[in-house]
Amino acid sequence: MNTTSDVVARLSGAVKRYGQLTALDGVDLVLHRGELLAVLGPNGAGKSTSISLLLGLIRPDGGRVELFGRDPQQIEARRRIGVMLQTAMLPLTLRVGELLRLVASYYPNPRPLQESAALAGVTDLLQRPYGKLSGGQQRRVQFALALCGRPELVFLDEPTVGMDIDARQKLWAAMRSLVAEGCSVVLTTHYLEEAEALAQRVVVMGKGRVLSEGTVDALRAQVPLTRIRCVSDIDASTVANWPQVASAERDGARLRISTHAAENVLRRLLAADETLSELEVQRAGLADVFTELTRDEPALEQEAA
Ligand SMILES: Nc1ncnc2c1ncn2[C@@H]1O[C@H](COP(=O)(O)OP(=O)(O)OP(=O)(O)O)[C@@H](O)[C@H]1O
Repeated sequence: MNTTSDVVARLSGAVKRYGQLTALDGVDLVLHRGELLAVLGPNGAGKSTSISLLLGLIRPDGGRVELFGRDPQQIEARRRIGVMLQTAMLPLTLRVGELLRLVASYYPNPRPLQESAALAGVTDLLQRPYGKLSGGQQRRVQFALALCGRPELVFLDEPTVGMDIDARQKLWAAMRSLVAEGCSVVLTTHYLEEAEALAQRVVVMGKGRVLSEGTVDALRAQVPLTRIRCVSDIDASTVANWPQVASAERDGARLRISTHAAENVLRRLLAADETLSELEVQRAGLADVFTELTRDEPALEQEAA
């Protein structure tokens, strides 16, 4: 059970305006020790603005921002965090090892260089100038810089953009080991399966507000639909009229059914068609919840890992 003393970062009723535009419209967000919180939402939802407030890079127009119970601009709070933002302005001529040593020197109890490099998968790159690396390699170095100070809290703003599948899987593993060490992680991502795979808790934002918040399972439970697919000759419009069927449609030889009562519908399907084959049953994923929650918002990018 989380307690108040577990809280490492908090936004309370945070408001941020840019001229006429309200980027954040009263956002409450709490991060507990040792949890990975995924912040999801369409472009412009307010994810980066929330992170910038927590980092003290910008100030709120209303509400409160706390980092380890302090103002985020205080050095005592900043020393306990690591950051990987969407853009990094790093000196291109420095070698990766030099960069790591430099950033680690800002922290009171940094990780040994080799440990940071191994965690981020950049051991082979230590002698290379940062500016000569590929985009995906640079992202891995930025991740190494975020964790090299042994921070208690790491902010990762869309960290896996531009990474190939292998690099992404390694970064997921590294995030899991950070959390296993007791580190808290705030992750923004457009990859829903990333949040599904890693997050203890998810916050869904839209138009500067928190639309929903909870565990992945709790969010899924908000859309308690099961998807059934099978090869069958049964008429889709007939199935659509069965009780507890939300929708039924034909896709070539396949029937695709959404239902709130999978067991009842399955029994009826199997009884109605003895030749039914290739049966697949799957509960709704985070993507379905998303579609429901952000219906008025621009579509989210989805990608298979
Ligand atoms: N410095 C700024 N000046 C003016 N408007 C800004 C500024 N920073 C952000 N905004 C606006 O505030 C809103 C929220 O932006 P924010 O970057 O927080 O969204 P996001 O959820 O991180 O989006 P994305 O997924 O595209 O990164 C957007 O409408 C954006 O255009």
